[in-house]
Parts: sequence; structure tokens; C-alpha cells
Amino acid sequence: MEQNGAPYDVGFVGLGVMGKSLVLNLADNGYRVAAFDLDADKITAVEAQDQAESQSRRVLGCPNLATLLAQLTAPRLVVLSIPAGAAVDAVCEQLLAAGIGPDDVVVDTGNSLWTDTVKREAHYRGQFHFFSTAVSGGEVGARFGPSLMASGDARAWQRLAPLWQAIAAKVDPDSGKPIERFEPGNPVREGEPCAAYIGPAGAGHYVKMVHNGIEYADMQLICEAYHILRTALGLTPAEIAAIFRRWNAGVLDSYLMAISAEVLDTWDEASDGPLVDVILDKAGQKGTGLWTAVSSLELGCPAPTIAQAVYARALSGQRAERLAAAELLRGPEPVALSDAEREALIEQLHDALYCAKICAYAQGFQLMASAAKVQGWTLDFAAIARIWRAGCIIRAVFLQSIAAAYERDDSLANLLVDPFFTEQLHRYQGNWRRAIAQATLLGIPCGALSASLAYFDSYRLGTLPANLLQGQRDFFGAHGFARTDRDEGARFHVDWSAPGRPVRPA
Ligand SMILES: NC(=O)C1=CN([C@@H]2O[C@H](COP(=O)(O)OP(=O)(O)OC[C@H]3O[C@@H](n4cnc5c(N)ncnc54)[C@H](OP(=O)(O)O)[C@@H]3O)[C@@H](O)[C@H]2O)C=CC1
Ligand SMILES: O=C(CO)[C@H](O)[C@H](O)COP(=O)(O)O
Repeated sequence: MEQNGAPYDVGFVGLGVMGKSLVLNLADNGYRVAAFDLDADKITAVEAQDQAESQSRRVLGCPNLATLLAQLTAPRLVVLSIPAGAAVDAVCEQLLAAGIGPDDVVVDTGNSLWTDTVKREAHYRGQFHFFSTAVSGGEVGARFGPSLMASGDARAWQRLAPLWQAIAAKVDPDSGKPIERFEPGNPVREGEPCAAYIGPAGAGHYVKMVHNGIEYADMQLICEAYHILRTALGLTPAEIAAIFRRWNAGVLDSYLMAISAEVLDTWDEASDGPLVDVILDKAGQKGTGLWTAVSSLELGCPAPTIAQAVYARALSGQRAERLAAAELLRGPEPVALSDAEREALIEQLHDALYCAKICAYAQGFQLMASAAKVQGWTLDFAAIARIWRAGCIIRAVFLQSIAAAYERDDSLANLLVDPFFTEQLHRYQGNWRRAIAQATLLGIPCGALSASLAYFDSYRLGTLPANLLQGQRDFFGAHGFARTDRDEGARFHVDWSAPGRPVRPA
């Protein structure tokens, strides 16, 4: 691709956890990369690793952005892997000062807020093409195959598609299972790439945000199952790891289930006990789960399992208060379960996790559908499910079933009404209810499992108590209500203080 003495195909800014891995992945796939980071040590480190792995020079470290731009074939392609927010604007301005031009493409791969991406695309129009590609997969995914959600100018996508399809995770299209090989210099070339053009500016980051919201829910659900197994049954982390591994061979087969078993099975030399017992129970968060919950509230599109997962992290953070409350607030007395009850609870939890997970994904897909309607995006939900089957944190075999559901009906109202998922929920909901009932009686919190169940029950009921709620609103605020026996557009109000409480058109 050498042109005008500028032999590098991609400019890369940000060589941290993700950036370094993406650079080496691009290099393994035959792309020559000119790389820059504020931290000179990170530039040296990526060059050294590249040379050690390839015995050649596929990556050139650059001392500044002007030098980086000078190495690139035109029109130039610059990829950013830097913290979301102000850093992205700062680097865009620095690239302008360094001479980036109207035909060049700048791709933000960070976890940016999708509305920022929309603004940036408009702001830089005419100066360069601001494009985005949200990345999932963490460090290993970035190195050997991430899931890539691209959005922005469709012509920029034409340019990027071959690169992204080369470096993306690959999946066996028939089984829906990832094809994985973690070997430097030997990337996976077979299978279906987990990279897709999602839509106009912001769409890819919105979809990634929802991916992370689902990630929060999925993680919390697994944590609640762990908590119940630990507290109700007194199982050791290693015993729970064995149960999780068994579950991971069936419908719950997922990366998050697999890594949960790994964490639980890890021994800590310093404390001579399970590592999980010395990890402080205060969850961190960088914000994408919160953004998803906020978006769901703004759109009026319920995602209670995702919101509950954000609350669970927040409540875990109130550790000092929890420790004080633990001295004061009593729960139910412990109950010893019989062997049969113990075996039953394990089975029930499996089914509860599966059903609750279906509901969490249903919420995420509803949310994307809702945002798409407001934004005028045409989202291909089957394609989104397909690119989440490998490379990303929520990769799971059951994404194959979600893809199939949207292939059957691309305007499916909700995953729950797809015939396959309806049948699964009918079959397993009894155990889901029993697991939550048992945990509740024992005083073990299971907010995400319960939020999913309440979502399912609310969604499937033709009548909800919102009739009483509308009556309350009319009573104190004269807000009016519609009637079941009249046209829905007609509003009524009760004169609550008048004798006989007459109902009049509002
Ligand atoms: N880690 C993960 O699992 C995932 C992260 N992401 C997202 O990817 C992005 C990168 O994440 P990650 O690699 O973990 O972050 P890191 O903090 O490890 O790396 C970011 C790098 O960008 C550099 N940097 C910051 N500002 C500039 C600048 N103005 N010019 C040049 N370099 C700069 C930083 O340098 P310095 O340290 O000197 O400031 C650092 O080396 C983030 O948006 C993150 O949210 C997405 C998916 C997964
Ligand atoms: O995007 C990701 C994976 O998909 C990151 O791992 C994400 O930063 C994790 O979020 P948090 O730190 O809030 O748990």
C-alpha cells in the first residue's frame, strides 16, 4: 500500500490496555501501523512486543501526531483508543493542528457516550470524517478478535470494513460458537467476522452501551446465583465453580459464566483461602450501565434488570453503612434445607438464571428498538446478535437463538413473544419462581432475578394496576384518565368532592 513514501496503513493513538492489543492485532493481519501515545514508554513497549512477536517492524512508534500523519497513506486513517470524554475532543483538535484533512478518517474506538459521537460527527464534518467503532472484548479480545460495532459515514465504513473484518472475532455460523486461537502471528481467518456497520453516527456506540447494560445484568444475575448457593447451601467457592462449569455446558454456556467459575476456583496464597473471599465486596463502574438505565428511563422503555444491576453495584459501594446496618437489622432465622431441597434449589437456580437472562436480553433489544425509532435508525437486530456471539464480554451460545428469533421476524415486538423463547419461559418459569421464593424466605437479596420476573409478569399481563394509579392521579391532580369502555383518546375526570362523584369528559 506504499504511496508517496508513506508506507503505513493505519495511524493509532492511545496504546493502553486496548490500543496496544488492537495495534498488534492489526499488524498480525498484515496492516502496518504508525502509533502514538502520550506516554513514551507505551510507544516503546508496543514496538518491542511487535518486534519480539514478528521479528520484523510492522509498528512504527511516533513521537507526535504530525510525525504519525506523515507516515500514512492518503486518505489517512487514524484510530483512537483513549479514554472517553474530553480526551477524544482534545486529540481531534490536535489532529487538526497537525494537518489532518477533509478526506481523512478518524475512528473513535473508546466507550464514548453515543450523544457525544453524534455531536462530534456533526462538529468535524468538512474537516475530517469522524467515524466510530465501539469495541468489546477486553484486552484479550482486542488482541485476538473483538466484537466491533461501527457507525457513521457509510463511505468511511467501505474503507474500514476489510480491516475490521480481518481483526474481529470469528464465529462458526452453524453452531454460533466462537472460533478462538490466541496465537500471536496466527490470527483466525475462518468463520463469520463479528464486525458490523450498525448505522449513522452514534448508533454503534448506543448498541455498545446497551451491550454493556446487558453485561451488567448478566454479571449481577450470576452473582446472585453465587450468593444464594453460598448462603442458602453453604457451598464453597470451588463447589460453586463446579456447578457453574456444569451449567456452562448447556443453555447458560457463556464467557461470563466461564470466567465466574475461574474466579471462584482461584486460591489466594496470602490468605490461604479462596481469592473471592478476600476481594472487597464494593463494585466499581465506569458508567455505561448507568447510561443504559438512564436511556431506558428517558425513552420510557423498561430495562429493570439492567437498572437493578446498576443499583446493586451502588449499594455494594455503601459498605460502611451496610456493615453498621448489619449490627442492627435482622433478617429471617436461618433454615436448614433437606438434601432433596438443596438439590432442588440448585436446579431451580439454573432455570431462574436462564429465564432472567432471557428477560435482560429482551430488555436490551427493546431498548435498542425504542432508540432506533426515535433516532430514525434502521437496526438489524439479527446482525447485532450475531456479532455478539464471539469476541465480546456477553458472548454466549444463546445469542444464536436470539439471532434466529430476529431472522424469523425482524420486527419482533419483544424477544419474549418469539415462539422459541415463549416456550422456554413456559417450561422453566416454575423453577424461576421457586428459586426467588426460597431466596426471599431466607433473606438473600436477588433483585436482578426478581426484576426480570416482575418484567416478565408485567409484560404478559393484559391488566395492570395502572388503572388504580390513574384514579389516584385524577384524585389529587385532576390529571384525567381514559376508560376501557370508550375510545382511548377520550379523557375523563371525576369531581371527587361532589356528591356521587360524577364522571365527566375532561
Ligand atoms: N479496558 C477494556 O476492557 C475496554 C475499554 N474500552 C474503552 O477503550 C478506551 C481505551 O481503554 P483502555 O485501553 O482500557 O484505557 P487505558 O487507560 O489503558 O489506555 C488509554 C491510553 O490512551 C492514552 N491517552 C490518553 N489521552 C491521550 C492523548 N490525548 N493522546 C494520546 N494518548 C492518550 C493514555 O495515556 P496515559 O496513560 O499516559 O494517559 C493511555 O495510554 C476507553 O474509552 C475504554 O472505555 C472499551 C472496551 C473494553
Ligand atoms: O466495555 C467493556 C466491556 O464490554 C469494559 O470492560 C467496561 O469498561 C466495563 O465496565 P465497568 O468498568 O463499568 O464494569
